[in-house]
Amino acid sequence: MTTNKKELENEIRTLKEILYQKEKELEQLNKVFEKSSNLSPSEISRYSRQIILPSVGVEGQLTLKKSAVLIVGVGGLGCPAGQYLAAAGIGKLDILDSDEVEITNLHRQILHVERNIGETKVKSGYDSLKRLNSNVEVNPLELHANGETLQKVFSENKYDVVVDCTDNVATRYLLNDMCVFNKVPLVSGSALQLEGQLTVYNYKKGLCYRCLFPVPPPPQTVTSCGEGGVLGAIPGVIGVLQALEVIKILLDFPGVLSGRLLIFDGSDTVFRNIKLRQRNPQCVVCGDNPVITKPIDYEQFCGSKAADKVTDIKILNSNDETDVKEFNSITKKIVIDVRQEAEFQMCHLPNSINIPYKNIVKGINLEALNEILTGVNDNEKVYFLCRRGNDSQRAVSLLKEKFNDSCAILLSVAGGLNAYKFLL
Ligand SMILES: Nc1ncnc2c1ncn2[C@@H]1O[C@H](COP(=O)(O)OP(=O)(O)OP(=O)(O)O)[C@@H](O)[C@H]1O
Ligand SMILES: [Zn+2]
Repeated sequence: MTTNKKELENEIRTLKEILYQKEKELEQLNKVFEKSSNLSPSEISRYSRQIILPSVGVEGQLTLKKSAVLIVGVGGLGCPAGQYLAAAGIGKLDILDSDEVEITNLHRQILHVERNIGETKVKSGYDSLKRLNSNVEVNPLELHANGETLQKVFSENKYDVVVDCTDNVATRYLLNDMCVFNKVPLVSGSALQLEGQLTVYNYKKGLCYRCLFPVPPPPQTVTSCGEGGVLGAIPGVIGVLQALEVIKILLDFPGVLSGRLLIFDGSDTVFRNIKLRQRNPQCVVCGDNPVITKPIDYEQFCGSKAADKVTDIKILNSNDETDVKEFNSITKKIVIDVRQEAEFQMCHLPNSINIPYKNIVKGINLEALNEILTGVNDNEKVYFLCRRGNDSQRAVSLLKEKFNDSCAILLSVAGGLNAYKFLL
């Protein structure tokens, strides 16, 4: 039974790969036959509802058909942005991402569906976008964007607009600089929890990202969707607005969101516009005498990785940690789960007690914790657990300092619940 399932899964994977290759072949053939600079009757009909807008017309639609757009990040923002751009009839849409589809992506990354889990995001995005509009040339670029890879991409392609749909500061600086070097407008979006932001950089002598943020924020002040959470419809709103700004730029509309920042507060459904500063003549990249004229090491500059995936830390020595095997072998034990309340509610170990790390840091609501730590013998063990084993280390380190080592034996469970689940 298991073998049959495995065989079938492998067969489906192979067939999908063949289908993908054939579609790419067909696309190349279509390119040869469809090099017409006019709109076909079926295209006229397909885009008729936007062609009848006086500000678009046949000419505008043709402009869209001749345009090339690069979307970086095929996640929460890139999926809706890509959908509306493909549907609108952009001629060439390059989609770049290095990640694979995970189940936690599906509530917001709407180009990807259940059967795409485990596939690369660009492959899954390619399939969805081609299904939506086969006229569009979609190029999946499966790579991690850094100075080197992007220089190659920009040297081989000419883009009219770049859309920043990524989730980390290092990549934002990278995309900004590449767009300044190549004189391409950058439509930048972000979304977290119930709030989203949007603006356009490097457009018609407008400011760039570095004019606004000459120095990166301290890494510890940046929250990711994985940590802070996000309601799926929020990146949906911002991604669609990014597509709108791209179309406005391509069609040379007057109201492009340059020099302004749009802030969307989803909890009250309020849109606000904040006026931004003008281009800074002293800006190191877009100023009158730029000092940066080629990509730098953005991870070093920002002090953080060009990805928002949480990396494992190691701040305790091995005496203060226990591995999940040993942890599991002890039947009667005190377990403090330091994840946030909502994460604890989603799942937790029986008899574990939830005392969020953020409360330990702030020193609030710690009555239960103090009671436990002062009520047990000095040689008794108290286990601290979290999702990955990072916050549990931080909690143990903080509490050891606070109690000056004169309480129970505090142990962090290495690898956290992520590692524990592999024992089951
Ligand atoms: N330097 C980069 N090169 C390529 N892709 C990038 C880079 N930086 C970010 N991305 C991509 O941008 C996308 C951002 O989307 P989003 O934050 O919605 O997804 P996610 O990282 O999968 O989500 P989660 O934070 O829930 O794991 C991701 O798919 C990520 O792989
Ligand atoms: Zn600048």
